[in-house]
Order: sequence, then C-alpha cells, then structure tokens
Amino acid sequence: MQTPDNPRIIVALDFPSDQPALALVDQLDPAKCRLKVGKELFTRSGPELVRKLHARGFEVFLDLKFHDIPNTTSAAVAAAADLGVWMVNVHASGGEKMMTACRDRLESFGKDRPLLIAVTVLTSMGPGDLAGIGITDSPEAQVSRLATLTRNCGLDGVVCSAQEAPALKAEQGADFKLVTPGIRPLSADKGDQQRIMTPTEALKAGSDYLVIGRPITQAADPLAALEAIHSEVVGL
Ligand SMILES: O=c1ccn([C@@H]2O[C@H](COP(=O)(O)O)[C@@H](O)[C@H]2O)c(=O)[nH]1
Repeated sequence: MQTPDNPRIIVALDFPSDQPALALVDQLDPAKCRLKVGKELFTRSGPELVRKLHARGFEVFLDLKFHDIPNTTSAAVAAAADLGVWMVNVHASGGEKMMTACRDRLESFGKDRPLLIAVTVLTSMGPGDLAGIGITDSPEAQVSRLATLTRNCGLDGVVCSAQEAPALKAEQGADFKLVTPGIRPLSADKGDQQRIMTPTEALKAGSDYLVIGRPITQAADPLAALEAIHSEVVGL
C-alpha cells in the first residue's frame, strides 16, 4: 500500500544537471515518493547529488543497471551501498555468476544493505526488439526466465513491466519485489515505452514500485501531476 512509510511511487529524475532536478525535488515530499537517479544525472552530478537527496530526506534508487564481469559489478554495487542508497540494480542478463557475486558482496552491509534488483527486459522493448537480439521468445517468457534466475541468485526482485506482474507474483512469490517503469496515466504520451500500464492498473496487477519519469517531470505542472497520481493510488 502507498503509505508515508512505504511510498511506492519512484520519480525518475531524468534531468541533464542537478539544478532542474533539485528545483523539482524541493517541491516534493519524501512521504509521497522515492527518487531514482539514472545514468544521465549521475554521470553529470555524481555521488554528491545523491548525498543532497539523502540530506533532503529521500530514499534513492540508483538506477545504473550495472552489466559487467562479476568482479567489476560486485565492486560497483558495494560502492552504491557505501553511498547509502535504498536500491541498486544490475542486468539479469549478466548471468548467475555476476548476480551471485553482487549479492555476496552486499552481505557485509548487513541490514543496511540496499535492495538489489535485476533488470529483465527493458520496458521500451517489444517482441521485434527481442528478435533483433536473437531472442525469439515473447517478452513475457524472457522476463519470466530472467526473474527465475534472479530469484535463484538470491536477489530481492526485478525490474519488469507491470504487464508481467501477475505472472511473476504467481511464479516468484509475494516477497519478490517488482519494480515497474513504463507507467503511463491515461492522458500521458507513451514516448519510447512499449510495455505500459496506468498507475492503478499496475498496482492492481502486483507492482510493488512504480517508476515514473516524463509523465511527472515533463508535465506543465510536475507537482500537480505527481499529486494526481498519488491521489489515484493512495490506499492501493
Ligand atoms: O526497463 C526499464 C528500466 C528502466 N527504465 C527507466 O525508468 C524511467 C522511466 O521513465 P519514463 O519517462 O516514465 O518513461 C527511465 O529513467 C528509464 O531509464 C525504464 O523505463 N525501463
């Protein structure tokens, strides 16, 4: 349930620098949302920006989608844990050894470790995109396969589309976290996302966390857009 203790909306801060990001963040309430820092903003503004978000009371999902050899990736998730982020991620297609190394490396952080999740199939991809990289299974089947691998490696959950949430909750269990981008209120532009759902549909389907970027950050009134989504899902 979306509560002040566990806000399930994660606002994707896809901005080119910390000034516009902080201008939005300073209007937001940590009881209503968490924040996601991705590749563009982190590459520009780095750990210092994450510290500024923490100082404002927000929990941060560091969405750098690490994908490398086990030694490199596990060192990267440890660096994220040192930064004190709430959640960090890797690509499940990095495989069992890579994911297990990351999980093992985070054990030394004890109960303060970040949630470790794995990206399955990007929400911008459809069947044709998968075929283009040699995967002839449907997105649903590929997501399911990678989610099973991720759970067997002891990670906390996956990034997937909300469309896969009902099957994944049934297959992987209620505790396995589903973090779902590709969230689009009915009036919002789809953009480059293919596997989408509305906020309400996504939570009803079994999403644990809704990652929402442009429908909030590119809205004429970002605060009003977030408030509308918050009111739609509060209590779900
Ligand atoms: O499969 C994925 C994994 C990550 N993302 C990220 O989520 C946000 C979505 O932003 P919107 O503007 O709401 O489309 C963005 O930061 C992506 O990097 C994803 O979309 N799909």
